[in-house]
Amino acid sequence: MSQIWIKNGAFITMAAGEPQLLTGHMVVDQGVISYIGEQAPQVSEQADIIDGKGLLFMPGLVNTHGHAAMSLLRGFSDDLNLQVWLQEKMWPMEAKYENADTRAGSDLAIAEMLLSGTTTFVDMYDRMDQVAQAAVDAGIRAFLTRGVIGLCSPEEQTAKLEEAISFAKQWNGAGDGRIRTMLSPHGPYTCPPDYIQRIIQAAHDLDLPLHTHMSETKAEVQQNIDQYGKRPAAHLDELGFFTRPALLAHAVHLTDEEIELLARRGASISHNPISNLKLGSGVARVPELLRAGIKLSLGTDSVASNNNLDLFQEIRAAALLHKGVNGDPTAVPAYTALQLATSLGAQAIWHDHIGSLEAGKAADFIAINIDQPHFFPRTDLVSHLVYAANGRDVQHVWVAGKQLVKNRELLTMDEEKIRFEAQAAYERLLV
Ligand SMILES: N[C@@H](CCSC[C@H]1O[C@@H](n2cnc3c(=O)[nH]cnc32)[C@H](O)[C@@H]1O)C(=O)O
Ligand SMILES: [Zn+2]
Repeated sequence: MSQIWIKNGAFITMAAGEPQLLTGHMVVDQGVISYIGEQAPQVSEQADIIDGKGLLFMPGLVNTHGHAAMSLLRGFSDDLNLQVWLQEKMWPMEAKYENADTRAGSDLAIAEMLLSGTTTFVDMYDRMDQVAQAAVDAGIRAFLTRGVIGLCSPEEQTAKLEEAISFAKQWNGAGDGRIRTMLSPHGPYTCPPDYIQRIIQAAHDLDLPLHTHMSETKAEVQQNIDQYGKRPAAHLDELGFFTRPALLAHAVHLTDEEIELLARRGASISHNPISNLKLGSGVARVPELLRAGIKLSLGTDSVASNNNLDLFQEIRAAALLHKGVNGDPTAVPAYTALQLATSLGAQAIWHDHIGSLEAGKAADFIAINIDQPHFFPRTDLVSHLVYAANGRDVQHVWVAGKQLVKNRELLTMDEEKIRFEAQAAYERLLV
């Protein structure tokens, strides 16, 4: 793994500025991109040479919101709204989870993500040491947080927060720096204000970012108004939430004033179009968010509300959905959709060392097999990636210079065992 030479490939760099497509070479040294360009490079005799013919190389995809272990609940409960789905279906099943279930669901999710080109994922759940160990063992990059629901006794609140803090401390920087951590109240509707304030204080003490679900449904916004006399963004702002780097999942129902406030505070948003559609939550105001300069990114949310982790489908949904609801085919251009899943996604989670193919960046990249009918003719490869591709087109995957998928097979995970364990875990949960 010391040196890799990608020879004669096509590259979409996703570097800032105009779309940059080049035919040429890339060199990776010790997990970091050291060269990308048209000229053939000088490499060491031991370099691992990858023939780039028929492949399109791009940065690995960044999934900025999800709950990996919920992969065990794929197809378990569809076609319900968020409150019913959560309270009557998800939470009772999650209450039965034990460590082995969380591990089995996380492995299933990571396998699916790697095979469809995701190299970094954000995850909010509990039993997070299981998720973190699964990520370390697989070699994927992950930004992890023990989400806490505060609808419980003060003793339980404290115990959960202490668990979240010790997880965040213990795992930040693990896996040679591929694991990073943050803190998370699950949402303003599941955490009382004083609890949210304690979490914010802990984030200050540990110098960590914050992640939460916000304004996913109209009902949640109305409940916030009824309970606290204000909408969720102002509520969180008054509690001091945006004094930390903050990532908001969903942010579907926002007023102009809230968009302006979030832009001013520098908040990041994870847009989850498919989950929002499936739960009937609504459609986020993405064109307005982009115009306001908010750090926007894409997430799948969990498989239980998606029902897969193929970020190419999320890219396509983001590109199509806002054209439809706004009656404007320019609403989210193809290249913007691709940026949301790569360079902008990395920025939204403050991971400045990933998200583009440039010298000095971590070598998190994927190779797409473009010698297939749906990538012809060669009119516009950006267009093909957004409107014609899917996760099964991913041929190879590298994270930090280590190859994790080769010819669509996992190198660090035993796929057959993972499928078996996931099925067994699901059957245990049904009892
Ligand atoms: N079980 C923990 C909380 C874990 S955070 C992750 C939680 O988010 C829930 N979740 C998953 N998707 C969504 C969503 O789209 N909106 C809100 N909550 C969600 C999920 O079911 C899980 O309970 C506790 O009691 O403190
Ligand atoms: Zn979620």
